[in-house]
Parts: sequence; structure tokens; C-alpha cells
Amino acid sequence: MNMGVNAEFQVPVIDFRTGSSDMERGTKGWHHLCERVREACETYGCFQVVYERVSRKVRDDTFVLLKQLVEEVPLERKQKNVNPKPNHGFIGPCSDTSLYEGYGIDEASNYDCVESFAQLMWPNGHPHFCETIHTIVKQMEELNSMIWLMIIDSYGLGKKWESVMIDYKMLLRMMKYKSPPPGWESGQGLHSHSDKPVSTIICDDLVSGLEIEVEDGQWIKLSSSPSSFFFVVGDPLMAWSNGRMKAVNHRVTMSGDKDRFSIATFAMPVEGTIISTPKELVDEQHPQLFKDFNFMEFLIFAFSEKASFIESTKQIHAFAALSPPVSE
Ligand SMILES: O=C(O)CCC(=O)C(=O)O
Ligand SMILES: [Fe+2]
Repeated sequence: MNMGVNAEFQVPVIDFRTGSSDMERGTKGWHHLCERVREACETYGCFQVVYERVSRKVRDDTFVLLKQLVEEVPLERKQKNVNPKPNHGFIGPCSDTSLYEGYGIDEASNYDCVESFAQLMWPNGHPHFCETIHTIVKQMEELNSMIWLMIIDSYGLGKKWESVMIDYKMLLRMMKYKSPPPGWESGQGLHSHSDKPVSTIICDDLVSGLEIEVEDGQWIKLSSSPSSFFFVVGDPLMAWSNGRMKAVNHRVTMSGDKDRFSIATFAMPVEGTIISTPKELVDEQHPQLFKDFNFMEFLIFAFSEKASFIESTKQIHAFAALSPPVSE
């Protein structure tokens, strides 16, 4: 098994050009984009999307503010960022050798939720933080909805999109990965996993570190650009697509002397949402692989003691696989 990082591969880069007729639903260009999105999600489980609706200024300000949060706010305030839902709150560097530090804001496209977080970190308030973070999350949410619509159209489900589109909220995580200590060639920033939310959009400060597994043991490092984001397929989207899309195994590996900052918005279905494969995606050749399941129950399972013994990408199978698969 080759554990090396292969730099020759690159995931597809798909340009959502602002103002182009390709972005108008129903045009030929739109259908072409839908195909490319579907192919990327099926082959790699992720792609890079160029999206200029998020301005350079908002993006730059976001990382300045994130650095301010990491560097200036005392630990006891950071620790107030708690949430009973798994992986929704502050995760500090849990040991001297841990490179990771992360903060969570649930329902971050709601201004009040960003403000409550800011109030805990800066008791005198921080309107610039609230406005900037709220803006970028709203724009990333729009991008996510557009990609979902493309996925739905790419499978010919456009006419019934209202019944397949699920209601969701955006969980924001803001992250810092320290560069490895002197003498280390590289260090683990985040262990390998597939995402438990339906899908994820990642925006980074151009310090690379994110890697995906393309074949067993073959990892590729992804490098972004000032106007690009990574869209990542999560386990529930893979299950919804009846296994067509790939919930890609990914991790963060740090090298060099620069810290990495990133933010990720996770699409979290609202309480009570049932993930169910549309019947159009089930036939003789594609028997149904997963039963309908409650998203929140899956999330809780994935963070349980029992699931900690199961490889991340296999957890969804342990939780919801139909065996044998059922053809309609
Ligand atoms: O920070 C990154 O680039 C990746 C984060 C990630 O994969 C996650 O939080 O699930
Ligand atoms: Fe992830």
C-alpha cells in the first residue's frame, strides 16, 4: 500500500461564472454544469468550485477575524462555545501535540446565532465579526443550495425537486491547524474521515493541508485559489444517491511553517428529517442499498462509542445498509 501523497492528480475545477447564462436553470450550459458536478461527485466525492459571488474582501476579512478569535480570546471564553450536538462546539488543542483547534456556530446563516457566539467571545460585542461571518455563511449557503439543485437536475429529478430537496441549516466550523513543530516533517491536523452532514463546503486561507483518498492508500493534496471552495459529498448524500456518489475519505496533514485556517459550512438537515433514496434512483441494475433513516439518529450513532470502532466511511453502512439490497 502506498501511503504517499500523489501530487499529479487534481479534482475537477468547475467555474460557476457570475452573470453567465450557464447559471440559468434550464439552459444548455446549466445542464452541462450539472453533468460535470454529478461526474465529480460520483468519481471523486468532491470538486473545486470557482465562485466569485463571495468577494475577496469578505473572504480576507473572515480569516483576519478568525485569527483574532484564535489569538486574542482567552481559553475560558472559548470554552463557553458548547453545544449538546456532536462536533458542534469548541474543540481545543486537546494535547501539546494536537495541531487542531475548532469553533462551531449552529444555524450560522441566522444573524442572531452568530451574534450569540460573538457575545460569548467578546462580551462587549463585535459587529464586524457578526456581519462578516453572517455574510460569508449566507453566500456559502446559496452556493450549497445551487449545487444541490444541480445534483437533483443531473439525475432528472428537477420536476419533483421540492419533494427531494431537504430542509437544512448551516453549521459553521472555523478551524486553525498549527504548522508542525520543528523537527517534524509533517503532522496530522485532522484524522481521516468521511463527512456525516449531507454535504460540506470548505473555504481556506490558501495554506494547503486538505487531502482526499482517491484509491486505497493513495492520497492527493488539494490546493485552492482565492475564489474557490471545495464541495464535499457526505455520507447521507451518498446514501440518498443510492451509492452513486462517493462520500470521500479525507484528512488534513500539515507541513511547512505556516498555520492553516479554514472554515467549513455543513448542511445539517432540520430535526426529524428522514433521508430517503428517490425511487427514480432504484431499478434492477441499481437495487436500493440503504433504508430510510433519521438524520439526527445517524449523527448521534456516528459519534457514539460503538461507532468509534468502525471506520468512518463504513459507519453509514453499519447504520443504514439494507442487506441484501432491494430492487423495486
Ligand atoms: O479544514 C479542512 O480543510 C477540512 C475540515 C473537515 O474536513 C471537516 O471539518 O470535516
Ligand atoms: Fe470533513
